[in-house]
Amino acid sequence: MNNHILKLENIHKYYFENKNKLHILNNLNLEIKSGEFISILGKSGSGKTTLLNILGLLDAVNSGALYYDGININELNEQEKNITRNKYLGFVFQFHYLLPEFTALENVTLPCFVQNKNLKNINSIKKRASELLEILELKDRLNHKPSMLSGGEKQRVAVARALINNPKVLLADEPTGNLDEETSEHINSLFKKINTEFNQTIIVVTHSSELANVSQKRYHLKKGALVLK
Ligand SMILES: Nc1ncnc2c1ncn2[C@@H]1O[C@H](COP(=O)(O)OP(=O)(O)OP(=O)(O)O)[C@@H](O)[C@H]1O
Repeated sequence: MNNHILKLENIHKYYFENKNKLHILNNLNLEIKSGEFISILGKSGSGKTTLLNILGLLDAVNSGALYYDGININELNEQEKNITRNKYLGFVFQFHYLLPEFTALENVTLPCFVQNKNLKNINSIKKRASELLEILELKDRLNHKPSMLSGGEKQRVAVARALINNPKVLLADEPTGNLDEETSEHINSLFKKINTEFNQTIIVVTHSSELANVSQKRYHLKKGALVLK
């Protein structure tokens, strides 16, 4: 058994536009160990979101293999993929997707309600949600609704929500894309903190070299493959 939490082998992904084949990912390989924090940079249209959707089991490859903990994702049915997604992955997007009628604390607990029909442990879920919000420096914002939070605060709530089910890998797509420079710097330092203090594996796709600079390994997506910088 290898110690890679995630492995991509000879991934190809293409789209057809009219009769033209657009080869987006072209023999892409990647290995990530538990606890690593990597960033993926690349110019617009280079395939970053396509790659993240594949890593998130939201899109399929045309050929090649994707393994989580040695499990070949190609061999799973849809239900098994859903279970793997819930067990392994937390997502943060450019937009926070918080529900406006719920407080910060309630928004963070929501994934547990979706997944878990037996909510006898609601108090422990709330406790974990408030601990996460405290780590993300939102201790005094637990009962605020999204309209009462700043952009950076909303994004930090979204990060806490992504972590509530203890995902093995946190996937983030342009998490600072909507934020100003100062707010982005704060989010960058929190990603670093989550990685170093909690050994959280993180994969972030970004245009921001500042965010890439807090990661341990910076890859560039070029001509459909990843180049380590
Ligand atoms: N469903 C699709 N059908 C056809 N082409 C697609 C489809 N989805 C994405 N593409 C094309 O694939 C390429 C890569 O798109 P992708 O969104 O992955 O790029 P990106 O690097 O994330 O770009 P950006 O930084 O602008 O968000 C683009 O040229 C896009 O137009």
